[in-house]
Amino acid sequence: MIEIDVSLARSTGFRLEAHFTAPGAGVTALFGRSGSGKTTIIQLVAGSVRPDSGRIVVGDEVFFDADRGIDLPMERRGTGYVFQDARLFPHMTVENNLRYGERRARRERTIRFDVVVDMLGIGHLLKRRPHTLSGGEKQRVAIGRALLSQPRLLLMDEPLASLDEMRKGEILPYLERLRDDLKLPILYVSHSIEEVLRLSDAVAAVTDGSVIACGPLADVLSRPELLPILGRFDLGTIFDCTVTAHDEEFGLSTVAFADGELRVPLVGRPVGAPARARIRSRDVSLSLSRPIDVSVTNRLSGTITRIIRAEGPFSDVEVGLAHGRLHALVTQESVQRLALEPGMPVWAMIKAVTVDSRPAGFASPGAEINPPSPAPQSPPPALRVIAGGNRPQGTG
Ligand SMILES: Nc1ncnc2c1ncn2[C@@H]1O[C@H](COP(=O)(O)OP(=O)(O)OP(=O)(O)O)[C@@H](O)[C@H]1O
Repeated sequence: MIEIDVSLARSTGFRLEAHFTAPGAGVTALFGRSGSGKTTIIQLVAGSVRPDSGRIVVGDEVFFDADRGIDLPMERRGTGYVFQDARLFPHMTVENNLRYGERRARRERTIRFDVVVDMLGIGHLLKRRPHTLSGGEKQRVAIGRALLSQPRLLLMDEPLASLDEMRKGEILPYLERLRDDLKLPILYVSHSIEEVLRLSDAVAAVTDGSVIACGPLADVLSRPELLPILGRFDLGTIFDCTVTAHDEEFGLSTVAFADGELRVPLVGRPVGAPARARIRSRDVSLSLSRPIDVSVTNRLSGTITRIIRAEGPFSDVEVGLAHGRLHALVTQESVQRLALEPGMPVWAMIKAVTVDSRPAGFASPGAEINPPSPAPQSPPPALRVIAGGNRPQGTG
């Protein structure tokens, strides 16, 4: 468990109030807009910035406790830090950069040099100097150096931010591999919803110096409080699913989740594979009666649990399903016209035509690893199925 319960006032007038607990395993994304305070939070954990008050505890180690006068020096905290830019030593070879990380280790060596080199696919780069590497290669070396310092916790501050889309796509599978193979807790700063969806298990949403929500990814990303961060067109619900069937004739797959099944454009994953489905609130409409003559394939019945006024003419209507819940973004005019209110049974219609799939993404630990087949082209994604488990090709 990672317990962060701190306050800090900066000379610039910025105030941070971070009071949340993150799981002691997996990737927790610190997600929020630029300037919201994400980096400050990981600096506080690393020990490069000191809180005014509060406590920071990682596992059984107290990093900081203002009341007890504890402020563990940075080098004794055992955190690995990966910055936006790689910050490699330019005069050292890749191998020596990695060995430097290894020498900094203060804990028992459980993460081995050859394992890291292989996992990050950097074996062929060992004799090279940083200026001869691509941005993605540099970042992989920087990650390797951080890992070899044997951290108890890895702090990653937008490690992909300086890379173009292609390089990001290249490096993401390595991050997935690191997440799945090493079981090291990671605090991962990002303002990219795509990255968060693909990598994280839990999310702490940061806005204006406050952590406004923290919990499992699917839970946090559906909360209307995230509207200021996500914007109304990205707010949505995420379901963990299993691929249950493919229908080649119609180019559709079926994915099952706790509340039923969804028909989605062909997912490039085998039957039985895990997937994450995302339904954007803007792509859900509501009906008071069972929809019959409509083109929308995916319909789920539920009961309205709450209605929150969103920005502009919209309201966020939360629909409780048997197990989970779904959000629909509807106009306030519709809320009035249909006299929607909590407790009312409704049918949620999810526009299947805007379903999309991705060839790579979330892998649950232990999931079967298979190369994905090409994903079908489809219109902008609404229900995004992120299929699980592709592996990078190690080149080392
Ligand atoms: N050393 C500092 N002294 C004073 N104010 C600072 C300092 N570092 C950052 N700030 C301020 O603290 C606020 C939060 O900055 P922080 O870097 O934590 O945000 P962030 O969410 O990580 O943003 P980004 O995504 O742009 O990196 C900003 O208003 C910033 O100007």
